[in-house]
Amino acid sequence: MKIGFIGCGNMAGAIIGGLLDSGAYHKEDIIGADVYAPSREKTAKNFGIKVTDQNLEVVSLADIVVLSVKPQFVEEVIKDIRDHVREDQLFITIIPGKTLAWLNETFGKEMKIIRTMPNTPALVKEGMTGVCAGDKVTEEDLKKGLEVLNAFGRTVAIKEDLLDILTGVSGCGPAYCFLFIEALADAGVVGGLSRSQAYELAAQTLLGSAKLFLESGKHPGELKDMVCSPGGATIEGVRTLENMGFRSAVMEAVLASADKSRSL
Ligand SMILES: NC(=O)C1=CN([C@@H]2O[C@H](COP(=O)(O)OP(=O)(O)OC[C@H]3O[C@@H](n4cnc5c(N)ncnc54)[C@H](O)[C@@H]3O)[C@@H](O)[C@H]2O)C=CC1
Ligand SMILES: O=C(O)[C@@H]1CCC=N1
Repeated sequence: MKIGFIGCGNMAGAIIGGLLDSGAYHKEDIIGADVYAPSREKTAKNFGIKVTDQNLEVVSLADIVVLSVKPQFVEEVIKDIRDHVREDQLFITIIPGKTLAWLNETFGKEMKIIRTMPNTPALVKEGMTGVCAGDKVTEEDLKKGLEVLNAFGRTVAIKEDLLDILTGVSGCGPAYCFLFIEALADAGVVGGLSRSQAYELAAQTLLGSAKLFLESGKHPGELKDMVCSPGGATIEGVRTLENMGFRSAVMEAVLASADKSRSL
């Protein structure tokens, strides 16, 4: 089975990297197309896959076509390819804001489309992808699509009207996590740690905490309480974060991202 990417930027690169790293897909199984020469060169160099400047070449060769351009370019892409797509071809879109109804209307016919929202940890096979299958997608198609999507992380089935808020939480979430890593590490540097030590401490702390939460089945509040010794250091930090509106700031950020995603 051949997987084709129309648009070979950051997110397609993360997925391609994850797919190859999974061992389930090889470079001959993947083809990319991009209008921008530097994106083509970078993708070909990083992953050793074939990358063309012809979207139609991807359409003619791939069993599964991933639409991975920015929202403002997807209409022109679909208009370019729609007379050449095959009925049995499965499309996976990772583009926010473009609904299944809009996509089908732009194709001018009902297509097999799985609408998704992945995230960049796909590159290290720790992606989180929300998945919503269109009406024409059969059980068999969905199985094929999920095989691809599960190769680079976890998937969750989601109703289409919740994809925007999912985008705010997990699609955009890595950016917030990296800000948090930077902030933790910056504080460490203020206190005299070397930059590299501070990054390692911060990143492993996030990784370990996420793993502890996922594997323990405990409520995050309980896990937080386990760190906060009475009269100790952590609760002072928690008090400071609460005073500065940390949770509210995070919630506002996610809701702002979801609103923007809806409007794209
Ligand atoms: N970066 C991320 O963390 C995530 C991005 N997404 C979505 O994935 C899509 C791609 O995002 P990025 O990879 O970050 O953007 P990007 O800008 O890095 O990559 C998009 C690529 O599409 C190419 N392109 C533009 N017009 C084209 C056309 N007509 N035909 C072929 N290629 C064309 C561009 O040259 C570029 O290389 C967007 O819709 C974005 O919202 C979804 C989840 C996460
Ligand atoms: O910033 C964006 O619009 C895309 C959607 C999710 C992550 N990046």
